[in-house]
Amino acid sequence: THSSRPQRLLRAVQKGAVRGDARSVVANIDRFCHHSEWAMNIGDEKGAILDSVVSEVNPALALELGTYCGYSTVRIARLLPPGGRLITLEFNPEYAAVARQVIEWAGLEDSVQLVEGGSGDWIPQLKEHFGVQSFDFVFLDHWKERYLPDIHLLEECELLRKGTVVLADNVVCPGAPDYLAYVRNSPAYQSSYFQSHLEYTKAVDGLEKSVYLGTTDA
Ligand SMILES: O=C(c1ccccc1)c1ccc(O)c(O)c1[N+](=O)[O-]
Ligand SMILES: [Mg+2]
Repeated sequence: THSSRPQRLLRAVQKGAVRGDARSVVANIDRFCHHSEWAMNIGDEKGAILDSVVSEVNPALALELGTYCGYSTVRIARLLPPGGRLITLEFNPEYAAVARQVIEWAGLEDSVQLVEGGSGDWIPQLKEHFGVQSFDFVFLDHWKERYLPDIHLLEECELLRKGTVVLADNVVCPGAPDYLAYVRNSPAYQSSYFQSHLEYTKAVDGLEKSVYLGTTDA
């Protein structure tokens, strides 16, 4: 039986990274993806933009949609303030199993809650299950056609507050055109674009940062 790409990525972390050292976990995944196999982590170039936005927001409570192998989970969690928490949702059980081990290798399991299941099912349950009021920071990196329905769901469930920062990966490649049109035209968001490249390639891609301004009704 052959291993999967996420399992080979995990083995590269366990072989090359220092336990408890989040920076070395990130560096070893990037090395694996640059030199062995491409994988759909946000990567080093867009990851630096993610880091700067997370550091600026300094979120006490963050949400990530689309964990995959836990690369951006580790990048975000290592920058949280003391007591800060990150909830990350992953639909694919095999990805979730690998991500748990990557997050543990980085020593960040105490500040990360990985939830297995679909974002459409779980977003309406976050308040009652995790005692969440609203998120300070949201990172969208799951199936691109879920970006728009899930931002609407987050609004409807009142999980965003005035000033919540929503950062979306891959708005150019593979692309999320309906999501982009929404956040760029809605009066409820102040949106800005950070041009970059698709992870580990020369293809153009970018991140969209959208600050939620709240609704107009009283
Ligand atoms: O959709 C893909 C994709 C499509 C086709 C083949 C491989 C990946 C993808 C590509 C780059 C990403 O950063 C990313 O987050 C994703 N994704 O699946 O969420
Ligand atoms: Mg992505």
